[in-house]
Formats: sequence, structure tokens, C-alpha cells
Amino acid sequence: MALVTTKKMFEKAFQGGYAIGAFNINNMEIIQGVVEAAKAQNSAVILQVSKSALKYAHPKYLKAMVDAAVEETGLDIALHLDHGSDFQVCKDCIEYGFTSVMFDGSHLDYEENIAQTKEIVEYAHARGVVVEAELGKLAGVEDEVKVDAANATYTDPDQAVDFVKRTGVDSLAIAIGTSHGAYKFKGEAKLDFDRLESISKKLETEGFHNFPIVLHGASSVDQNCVAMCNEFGGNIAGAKGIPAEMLRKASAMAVCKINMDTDLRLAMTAAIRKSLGENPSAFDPRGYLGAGRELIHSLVEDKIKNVIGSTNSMN
Ligand SMILES: O=C(CO)COP(=O)(O)O
Ligand SMILES: O=C[C@H](O)COP(=O)(O)O
Ligand SMILES: [Zn+2]
Ligand SMILES: [Zn+2]
Repeated sequence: MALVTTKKMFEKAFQGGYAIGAFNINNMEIIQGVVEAAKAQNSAVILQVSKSALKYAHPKYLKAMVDAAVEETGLDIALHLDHGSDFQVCKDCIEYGFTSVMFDGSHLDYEENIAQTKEIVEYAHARGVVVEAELGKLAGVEDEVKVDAANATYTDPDQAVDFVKRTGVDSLAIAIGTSHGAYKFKGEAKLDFDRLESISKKLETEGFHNFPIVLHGASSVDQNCVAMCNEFGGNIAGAKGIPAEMLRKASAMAVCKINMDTDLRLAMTAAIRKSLGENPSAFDPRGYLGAGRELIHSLVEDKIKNVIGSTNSMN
């Protein structure tokens, strides 16, 4: 049993009209909550690690726990670097045994993004590792108001094709209105599905058959979790995420990987707040961390089954 890349997962997901969940991990309880859910749904899963998570938990610890999860569950699990900012961090993760890396050059000038992505793709492919890149800017999209400003940050379909052609990247994260964090929309939630369709069609026409698209910033910001946080001493106001129906629609289209971190953070925090709030004399970390793990499990299981549709993707 070993970690796998996302290659087969994405091929099956594209054909099957579902997406694979990519969940951010920072510690043992989060890893266990996610993989228990994936196991219960007989689903492949992507565990992803941000640069700050690498700093917090150390790649060696995370890798060892993820290896244990593969052995315990027998599931197809990919270990992925989320938002790698430079060649060095991608190289380090490849050396630690990650099977997939993201190079996020979306904030660079277009030609510079291509040049750096290409260099990482060549390095990674030579070592059997797949690469995700990003085109278009997610951050700030929530500050829309002006259509022009919004348009400027969304992914341009022709550029997306040119980018994939020139970099040889395995999957592409695009900007169609999602954003990171718990405050995604001020008003009504809106995603540019026409743009997603156009990017996918153009890629297909240019010979990139069933090319996998990635959606970042895709947490739904479960209102029960927010309410639970607030009921037990929290102060989270106005949080709003991507409605489940939109994620379902994206999953049925070319989106093969859906990134969620905020939802896990909210679930963990809500469960811990509730556990401590209801048991003021308790001080065994297994009590409240275990409650966090349980809520993550049920949240992820619901996503797999009712939102992204990857149930039985192991078959
Ligand atoms: O995109 C993400 C990680 O790369 C997470 O997005 P959320 O903040 O919506 O969970
Ligand atoms: O995309 C960002 C993820 O939510 C990771 O966030 P982080 O850098 O705080 O771990
Ligand atoms: Zn980015
Ligand atoms: Zn992201």
C-alpha cells in the first residue's frame, strides 16, 4: 500500500461526473476524521498541506501519519502540497514523498507564472509526481462590485489553454468567483459557470482530453457550525460560503478536485467549543479533540456523499 498520484482519480472523476475532495490537514485528528469519512464512503481522497501547515506540524510527521492512514484504510490517498510558492518548497515536498504539488504562481506576471510552473513540472514529472498550477486570482474576488475588476481576476479561457500547452501541467486551478476563507460573498453567491464551461471546451478542442480543473476556496461555511461556535462563546459574524448545489454542478462539469479547509476549521472549532462549554470541569484533550475529529468525520462524509459525489470511487 502506498500513496498514489491524482492521475487515475481525476480520470475516473471526470468520466463519472463527480469530484475528489481535497482537505487541508494540520494534525492527527483532522487526518483521521477525513480518512474515516472517506473509508465509510469507499472514496478516494486528497490530503493537502499548506506551507504554514508544513511549518506547524513538520512534513515528516504529516507524511508518517498519512502513510499510516493508507495502510489502515487501503484507500487511494494522494498527499498534495497546497499553494507551493516557489521551486524549493515543491522540491522539498517531493523529497518528503508527496505525490502531488501545487505551484501557485497566480500572483506572478503571466510569462513568469509559465516559466516557473514549467520548471517545476519538469522536475516533478521526472520523479513521478503530478503538478497543479493556478491561473487567475482568487484573492480579492470577493471585493467585486465593478464587473471590470472582477473580470480582470477571473481566468481567461484562451490563456488557460495556452498555459496548459506551454507548462505541461496536470491540472489547473481557476478563478470563477470562489475565494479563500469564511467570508466569500457579501450578497448573493455567484459563480461563473459559463467561464468554466468555456475553459473546459477549449481545452478539449485543443487536444487536452478530459482535462481536470481545480476549485479552490470551495467551503460551504456550514451555518450549523457557525451557530455552534457562536453559541459556545465564539464571535463569527456574516460568514458565507459556496452553496452545495453549486459545488454539485461544478463536480458534474470539468472540476475534478474541490478544496476545503475553512469547513474543517469551523467544524473542529465548533465541536471543541461545545465540548469544553458543556464540560467545564473536563481537561482531557482526548475529550475535546475527539469531539472535533467526530464532527470533521460527519462533515466530510456528508460532502463526499451529498455534494461532490465521490462515494464508491474506490470501486
Ligand atoms: O482552497 C482552499 C485550500 O487551498 C480552501 O478553501 P476554503 O477556505 O474555502 O476552505
Ligand atoms: O488556501 C489556503 C488554505 O486554507 C491554507 O491556509 P493556511 O495557510 O492558513 O494553512
Ligand atoms: Zn492563489
Ligand atoms: Zn487554495
